[in-house]
Amino acid sequence: MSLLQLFLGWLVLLVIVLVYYLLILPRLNPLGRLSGPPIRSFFVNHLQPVLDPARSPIVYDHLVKHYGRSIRIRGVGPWDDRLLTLDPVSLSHVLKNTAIYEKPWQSRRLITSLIGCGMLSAEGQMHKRQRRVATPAFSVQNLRALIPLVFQKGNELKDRWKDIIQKEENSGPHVLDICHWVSRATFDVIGLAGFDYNFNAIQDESNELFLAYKDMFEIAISQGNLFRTLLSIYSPTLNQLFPDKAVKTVRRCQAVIRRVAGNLIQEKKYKIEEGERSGHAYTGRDLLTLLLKSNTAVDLPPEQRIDDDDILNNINTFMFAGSDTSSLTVTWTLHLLARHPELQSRLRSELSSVTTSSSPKISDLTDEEMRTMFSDIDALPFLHNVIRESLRLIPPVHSSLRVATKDDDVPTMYPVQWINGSTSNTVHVPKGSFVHVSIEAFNLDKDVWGQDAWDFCPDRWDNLSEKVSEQPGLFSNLLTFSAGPRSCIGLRFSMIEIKTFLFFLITNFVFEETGDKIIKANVVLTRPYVSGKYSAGSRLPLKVIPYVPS
Ligand code: HEM
Repeated sequence: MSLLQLFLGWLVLLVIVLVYYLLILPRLNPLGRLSGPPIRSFFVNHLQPVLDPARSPIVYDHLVKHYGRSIRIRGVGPWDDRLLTLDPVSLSHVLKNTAIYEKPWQSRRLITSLIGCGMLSAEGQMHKRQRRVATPAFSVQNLRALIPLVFQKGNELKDRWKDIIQKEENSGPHVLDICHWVSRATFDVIGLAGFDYNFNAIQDESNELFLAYKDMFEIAISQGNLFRTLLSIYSPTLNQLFPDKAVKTVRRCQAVIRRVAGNLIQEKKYKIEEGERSGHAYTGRDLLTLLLKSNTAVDLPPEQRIDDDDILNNINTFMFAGSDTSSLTVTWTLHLLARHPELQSRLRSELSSVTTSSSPKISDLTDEEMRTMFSDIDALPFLHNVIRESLRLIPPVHSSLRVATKDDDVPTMYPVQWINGSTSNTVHVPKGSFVHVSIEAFNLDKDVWGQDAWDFCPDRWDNLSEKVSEQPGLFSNLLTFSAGPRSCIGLRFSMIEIKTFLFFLITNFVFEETGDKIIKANVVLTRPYVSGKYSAGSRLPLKVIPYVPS
């Protein structure tokens, strides 16, 4: 066969593929007949408006009013008409049926290329095995054991800020980038809680392992070259043959993580085995120790165990999924409280009612005294309302995506509108179609939460409508932590962290706005940026004034 014939053969194949994806597939997809926003050109896609938290509440409000709660939106091309659903019954169906609805391989491949195939990206039996082994580590009892270290870090952050403010020459209020500082502190917490390793990031940011994780996660959120990222998802050999700067950075970071964290795993395994041999069981309470113990438990059949690589991938996953999510919640909550000084004072009064019987100095408390103190903090009703409201209004994970692995009829609570004017009670989702799960839109739905759904009103939680209690969700009828078998495993962990940090920060400082306009952007998570200064990265400057009780 001549080169010309080969070329012509490829050309014909390309034309057939293009005709199929651009002309035939869109006509075969029943979702194309579902009502939804207009498709004015061949290249239109609706992803930008539905994914941008600066616009999405208004966009969703408009979509529901015009097209109902089961809506067709256009994804990356004419072959990608997808279902966007704000129907509670449909959402529950999609999130619970993990045998049909999986995370798309494209996003799983991207996550796996960074942190390995841990719980966030694994599917099927592999996911079930990993989740089963990790679940005991997140039990109430085990998390209680971690409270002292969270206290230690909350206290350290407070002391560090006091130091910085004291050393500052000028007498005016000190401005701190809350986003950056709280992120350093939550990294420290997850390092200690995750594998008993102190990054010491509150003090300085020079630790080798800390920098490896930070640099690698930075690549994940830097949004670099979108075209190159897409190309490498579909053709991973591109990165192997022609690594760019980002790929080289990831490789360097992964090498550090494998060496340092890999050694930590071997050390822990040795300590556990040594404890068993000597009859003095090793009592480490970090997630790594608990994972290793649960993985070797006698009642766990050998085929359900995970190997050392999976253990490391899951520690990476806890670092990735568990640090910025919690720190952004604390950051956004402080932002909301700075905008509502009266609510901030009310919260401070409530938090100040928590005292210890023995010493006023946290560092002098015993572990058990800290746990008792946390139980008191945990029981405070207004604090709980403030956190629920902040997690409702600005969920760190803006949305998620699922793909149907077989044809399915999705049930609905509200009638589905079709472009020919008919209605139905189900939506047929063909195999291979995406379902867009908008966490934020679900949390901000005015039909459910009332006309003030977009406002920060912690008191709403004392008087919820019946509609709210009909909603699915792992936590307080919110989708913030998702729902079903793939919901967040770290919910309780993050609550301990968020409540403890707010306790230390609100009882010691007053937070005020600087006058900068803060905007939300969806960069893997919903992050704050100073308007007009996007290139400076995610920041949330606030005036931080030491609080002196009167
Ligand atoms: C405010 C804090 C947090 C929020 C809002 C949050 C939210 C979420 C959401 C929405 C998901 C589902 C993602 C999806 O389906 O695409 C998820 C999954 C997950 N989260 Fe969290 N998360 C938080 C904190 C944490 C913490 C502290 C940890 C670990 C220490 C953690 C570990 C995980 C893991 C491992 C998964 C995957 C679970 C699975 O697929 O089985 N998260 N989280």
